[in-house]
Amino acid sequence: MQQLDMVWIVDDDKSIRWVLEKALQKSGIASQSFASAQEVLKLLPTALPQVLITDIRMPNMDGLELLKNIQLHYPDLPVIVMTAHSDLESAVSAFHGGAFEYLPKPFDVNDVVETVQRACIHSKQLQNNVTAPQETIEETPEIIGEAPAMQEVFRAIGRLARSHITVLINGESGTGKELVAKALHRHSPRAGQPFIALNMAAIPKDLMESELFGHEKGAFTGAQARRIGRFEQANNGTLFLDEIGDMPAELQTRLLRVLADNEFYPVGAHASVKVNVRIIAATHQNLETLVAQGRFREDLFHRLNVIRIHIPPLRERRQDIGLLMRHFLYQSAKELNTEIKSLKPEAEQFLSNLKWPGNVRQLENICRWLTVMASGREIHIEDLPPELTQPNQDISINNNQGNWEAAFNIWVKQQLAAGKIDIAKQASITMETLLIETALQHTHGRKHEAAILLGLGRNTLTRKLKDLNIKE
Ligand SMILES: Nc1ncnc2c1ncn2[C@@H]1O[C@H](COP(=O)(O)OP(=O)(O)OP(=O)(O)O)[C@@H](O)[C@H]1O
Repeated sequence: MQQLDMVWIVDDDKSIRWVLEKALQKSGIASQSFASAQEVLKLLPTALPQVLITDIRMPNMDGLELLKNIQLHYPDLPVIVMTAHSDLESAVSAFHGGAFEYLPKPFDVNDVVETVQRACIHSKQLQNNVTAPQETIEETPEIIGEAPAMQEVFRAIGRLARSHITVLINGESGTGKELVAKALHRHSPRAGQPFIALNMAAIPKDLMESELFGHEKGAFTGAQARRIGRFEQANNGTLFLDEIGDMPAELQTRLLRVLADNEFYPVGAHASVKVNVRIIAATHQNLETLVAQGRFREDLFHRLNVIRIHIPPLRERRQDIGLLMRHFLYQSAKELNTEIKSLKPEAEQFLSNLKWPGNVRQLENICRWLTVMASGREIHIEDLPPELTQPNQDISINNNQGNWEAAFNIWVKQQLAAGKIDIAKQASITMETLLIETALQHTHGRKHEAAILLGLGRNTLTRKLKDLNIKE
């Protein structure tokens, strides 16, 4: 067989093939394109490229099937999988299928070139190394996210899919830390075993130890029967320790010992219990800071911080808000057995600009509220709960990326609802005052310049300053 120093591109979309060919050519990498998986399989017995890049969604045979076939017959050939359907399942399926890398579309061509270069090096190093094919997982999407930061999270889950490694998840409350922990478990070799979650912030400190390690009958007042702890419940599975930063110092010491020995004594017990538990910890706090302040054990931190996954707050992945809302509106309608509501574009735009301090959980709750409360099938801005639309609320319009038309729209609606008259006059006074004051600030008080910038005559500006009572 001929071993070609070349990259093969498989995509039914001509323009993607063209973009990739050009990007590789520019970096001095030779490529050959194919419009279908079948064409590749036809040629493979006689020629073998250095690296193969394939799309997932293609008619007749999809990229994952091609990947499976290649893994079976040519396990040393690195395959880079691209997908427009950018969700967790395709990432995990790709990695399970043995993909070298997963690239969500739209991709940055520089990323593609860098990945291809890495794959070429890998391919050369791996010439005679055979790996077994893996099964693909077909499941419904579980974590929604097209934002690049979420794609990073999916990649991490995909890469960790075959391991038992300890993971530390960082992210604000409601960003989906537990969901990611569950996904890590479901895609791990422990998937058939228990997933046990325990939130350190939710249990009183003096009950934490027995909650984690269990207790013997009579170990303390109120311990009327023997009780197994979460560690034992999670045996052979995963223990998710949420808000690990809230764990008291003595318990941190105990946890560290259990992680080192895989063994512990339940409260009041004389015999130890052996366990095999994978730990996934999460926190919204900065553990490095807690370590620096002496509030978190440094050795425990290093034990937990083997792999870190950061989940960004919702305000840093605004492009996902519409997608998430549609998902939650659909879910709530199903739960409540009622019709699915849809968002009018201006309502979606308005919601996409909010700060969402409660992150995805808050968005989910709003969707439930709207499913019950919005009167029509379509959701307009005025259907939104008042806490979102009232100005000066913390959650209200984010000034950095604010949508002032939407805010103005709400203001007009509020004035009309309050039975106010002369609304246009009031609005134009406010608007002109704002325009002039801001322009004067910008020009450091120079009226002539401000008038030019605003497109007003100098005399007009002077008159407006007087009429609107603006201090110069
Ligand atoms: N990307 C997402 N796609 C779909 N649902 C999501 C996503 N992120 C979060 N959710 C949903 O939002 C809610 C909150 O998520 P989760 O409980 O995982 O957050 P958390 O970060 O663990 O919160 P906390 O720190 O407060 O415990 C859950 O109902 C979860 O299903």
